[in-house]
Amino acid sequence: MTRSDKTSERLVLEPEMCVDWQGEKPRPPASKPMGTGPTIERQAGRIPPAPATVQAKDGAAFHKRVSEPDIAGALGATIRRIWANILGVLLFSGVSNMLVLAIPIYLFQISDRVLTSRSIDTLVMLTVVIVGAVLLQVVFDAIRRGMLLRSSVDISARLGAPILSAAARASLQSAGQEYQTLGDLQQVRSFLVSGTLLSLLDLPFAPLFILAIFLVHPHLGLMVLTTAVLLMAIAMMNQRATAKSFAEANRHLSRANLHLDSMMRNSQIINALAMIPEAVTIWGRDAASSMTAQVRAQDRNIAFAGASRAVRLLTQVGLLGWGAYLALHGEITGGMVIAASIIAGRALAPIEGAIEGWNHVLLSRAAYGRISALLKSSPLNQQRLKLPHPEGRLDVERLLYVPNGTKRVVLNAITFSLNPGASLAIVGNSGAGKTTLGKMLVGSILPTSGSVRLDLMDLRNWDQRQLGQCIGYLPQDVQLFPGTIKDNIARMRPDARDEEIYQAAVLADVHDMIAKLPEGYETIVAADGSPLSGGQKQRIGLARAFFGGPRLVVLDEPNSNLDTAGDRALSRAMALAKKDGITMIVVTQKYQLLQDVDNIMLLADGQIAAFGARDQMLERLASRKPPPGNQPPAMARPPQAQAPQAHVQPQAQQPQAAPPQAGPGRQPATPPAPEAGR
Ligand SMILES: Nc1ncnc2c1ncn2[C@@H]1O[C@H](COP(=O)(O)OP(=O)(O)OP(=O)(O)O)[C@@H](O)[C@H]1O
Repeated sequence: MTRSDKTSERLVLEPEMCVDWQGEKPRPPASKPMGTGPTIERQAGRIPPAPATVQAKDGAAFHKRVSEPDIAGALGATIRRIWANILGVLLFSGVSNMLVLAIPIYLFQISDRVLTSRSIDTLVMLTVVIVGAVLLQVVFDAIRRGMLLRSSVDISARLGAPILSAAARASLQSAGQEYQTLGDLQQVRSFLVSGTLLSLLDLPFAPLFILAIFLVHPHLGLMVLTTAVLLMAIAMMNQRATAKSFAEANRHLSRANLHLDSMMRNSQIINALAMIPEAVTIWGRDAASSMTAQVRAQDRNIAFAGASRAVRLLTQVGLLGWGAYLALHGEITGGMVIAASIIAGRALAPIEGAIEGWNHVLLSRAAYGRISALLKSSPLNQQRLKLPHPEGRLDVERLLYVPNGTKRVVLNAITFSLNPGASLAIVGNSGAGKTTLGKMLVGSILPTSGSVRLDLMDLRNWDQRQLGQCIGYLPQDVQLFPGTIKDNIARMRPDARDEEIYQAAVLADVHDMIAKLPEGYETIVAADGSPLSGGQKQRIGLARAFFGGPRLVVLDEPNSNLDTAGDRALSRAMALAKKDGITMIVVTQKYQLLQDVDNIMLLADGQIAAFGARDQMLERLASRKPPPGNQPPAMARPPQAQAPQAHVQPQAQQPQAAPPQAGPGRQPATPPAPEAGR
């Protein structure tokens, strides 16, 4: 059954899905040919391959290309459409501008023809023609505004998803400020429906009006031409005087928005610790700086806009005065003077409009620049070859991580390998780099140098969508999406099948816990995770990690919120995952979990201090004596445990790798790569 996104729809549990996972029914062998995408039910032949996987001729399961936003292509296609629309608008603007001439011509005809000839017929005929022209002008003006409105909706509809996708991807290497590019889209959208753009589109017709005034009288034409040049000079000075301040205002506004985002995320802690004044002050500092810069820029803008309006009005006064003088000398008629003044107003209005809205032009240009840069540089533009479903071999080679903008070496010379189905616990003191390494193993942060390979392919070269479907990850700070439990387990995929959701829940051993909730799988989870407890959230996160038959699962402190029952369920889940051949890495500070893994890595100051098989490592860790005054052991061990005490004292600055075995054809790295089998 395929799920819909209706939350009321119940998860359907088929009778044959109710397998005794404790071993009453025979389980298939853990080792399988490459690419069979082994999940428990799929191996038993009960569930057909997930729709995102297609069978290749040799039986290997290849990933089907799922719909991906065409990032750079979307920008190009949208811009072409917008330009085509703008050309259409320009055409309507041309006709509309021509029709605007109807009123001055009407005035001219009335004063110079009708009043002198006293012909009522001429007056009626002229009025009928002019009324038609005015109505047509109004209709054309409405059409061009409607076209621009549709363009603005079009740009949002076409670029929203690509921008969000590219921003999500770009946030891998930043603090997530790329998400603000969606605000830039809003800026561009509002520019498309602004009066400023209409003024700019009217601008190409200004020379025609000036020409018409030249035809009335060259003196008047020259006056208008001089004014137009003067207004353009004012526009340029305006740009120079305001650009810096507007950019500064924008920068501060972005920072204020980032603070706002973080306030929204941390609203509970802000309230609990009575931090509202501090949080508001931090936001207010940037908001105030933004407003100060904006006021500075707007003050200058207002001054320049005032100057340009004064120049235009004075020109119209001058035209009337000088026109009257010319009329007195019989060079032109009175009607021509009035018509010339009206046409001059029409010729200069777009220049003035462009000056007034220049800030809008600058902001929109900068916003478009950011949109374009984000979309064009997005790694999502590169289509990757779809590979067979991986087996889960992990090779980590000489990882170095120095976070952007810092000189701190968080991870250094990390080299190791895991065979498919092997499990590894990463232990070490707080700040040793365990979480960072875990994130790097699932590709959620990129190394400064070195590589993480899944089935020999560097994570950066995997198709991102396919990679995500082959990987399970439980972060230290589990966050659930607003929606039902089944939506969350299914990673919010609308096409997820109930069998797959149930299967992940069983594999993570959380089905019993979910079954006890009043609404079961349909329990709605809020953005803050309520009504689930911290431990329940963690267990749902575990099921989400196991959803879809991943081949590599990284669990970061998976039992930090679990009670004894939860701990036992986690152990069972790890045992099931092991039987299923999933390569598993657990970042932990707790002793119990070490019993469920094959290998242990001790991380100290971002380097591998020791690595080896579990029992050997437990002995080795137990034999280490903490130096006087040093930190207490990093492992929290249950008092009744029989296994040797594991003191983790990462004193070694030089990695002491356990028996290194470079893989076939691979150069041993420095330090030599420990390879762990099952
Ligand atoms: N983006 C970053 N910028 C600066 N420092 C960072 C960054 N990411 C990690 N670090 C630093 O790297 C160190 C290792 O962090 P990490 O979270 O990996 O430690 P950990 O071993 O998981 O600790 P814990 O057990 O407390 O979770 C920390 O000192 C942290 O401050």
